[in-house]
Amino acid sequence: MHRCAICQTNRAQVIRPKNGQKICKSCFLEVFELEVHTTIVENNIFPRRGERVAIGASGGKDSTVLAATLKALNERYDYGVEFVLLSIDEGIHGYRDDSLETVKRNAVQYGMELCIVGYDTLYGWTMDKVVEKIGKKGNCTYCGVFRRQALDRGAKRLDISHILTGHNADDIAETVLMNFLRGDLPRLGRCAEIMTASATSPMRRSKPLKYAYEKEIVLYAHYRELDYFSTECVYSPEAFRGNARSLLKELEKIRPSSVLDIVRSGEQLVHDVKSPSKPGCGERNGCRGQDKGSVSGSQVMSTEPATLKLLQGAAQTNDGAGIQTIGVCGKCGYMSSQPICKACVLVDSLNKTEPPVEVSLTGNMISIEVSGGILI
Ligand SMILES: Nc1ncnc2c1ncn2[C@@H]1O[C@H](COP(=O)(O)OP(=O)(O)OP(=O)(O)O)[C@@H](O)[C@H]1O
Repeated sequence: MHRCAICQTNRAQVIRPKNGQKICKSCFLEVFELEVHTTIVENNIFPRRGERVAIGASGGKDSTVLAATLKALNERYDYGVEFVLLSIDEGIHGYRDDSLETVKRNAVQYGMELCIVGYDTLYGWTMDKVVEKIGKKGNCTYCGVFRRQALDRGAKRLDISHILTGHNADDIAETVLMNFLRGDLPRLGRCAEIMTASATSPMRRSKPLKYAYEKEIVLYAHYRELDYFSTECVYSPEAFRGNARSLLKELEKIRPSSVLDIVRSGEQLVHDVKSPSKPGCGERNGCRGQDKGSVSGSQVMSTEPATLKLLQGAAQTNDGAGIQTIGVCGKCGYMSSQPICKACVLVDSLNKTEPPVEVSLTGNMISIEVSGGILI
């Protein structure tokens, strides 16, 4: 019998995907939580006692594990923080309606307030209707832009200025790979940051599971018998992310540390991009700082081909001096660095056009093409 490498007493039941260590179930649960706690403390994720913090809760494994872990840690280490579950209903029948039932149960299980915000009330469109109109291609772009703003709006409604998401190490490594393959260095650095704040929004976003392997998250959920929803979105995920995921899985097979190694590479690039003395991004290569803070890890959209032109750019700063300033969207009145926010640009495209409409997001640019012609 293999004894647990940590307690040296119990039978080892788990080979940790992260480092190959053979440990028992209770040491695994303990070490998993301890690592999340360490991430929180080292990054000062909860600087203020008494703060209300939103957990972006999709009902999936990551955000459910995040909520369960944070509840346990808040009790154990007394962060003095109140967590609220914030769910976005994208209006995807047979997917989000079912997962929201899970979140409703989680709210009761964890004793957390739950707020649900729907695309239909915010934008007048559900994702089902969007896909009906534009088809599946490019629908993730709409969903990502809408969700980002919906989370902000939901948090604002709750008078909260800090949102946590369940992005894990695999999500971040995938995003680093995608941005690397695209040559998008500014975004590459940013996607690896644990906390993001933007000049264009008072919201902070943090990823406490940033160093947690997806496999360990699944294991944690399994051992703690968490109630989560495990179906994939019916509107297939981005193809390019799928490729990055396959590549990451192959690399992980050869060398399990690859996931964290890639995350660390991304972090190093944040440092290089931020440091003026190091030409990390390379202005010399014509690479401008496009991602001044609006899109998080999994919301990085696939870039459709070059037929799409750059139409609206938050990177085209509105002060002409490279610094974004917050204004309000002329349509919806919500914060925006542009006269019309990205969500309203997309809603307008849906309201005005006949299909097919093709939309893509590159950096902070939205481009929309309708039947071969540029719409906006
Ligand atoms: N509909 C939603 N409502 C609230 N938060 C969401 C929603 N969708 C995604 N998020 C947040 O963004 C994170 C990353 O979302 P993503 O779509 O990549 O899902 P995921 O990696 O499968 O995570 P999960 O397992 O939590 O669904 C989630 O962990 C969650 O915190």
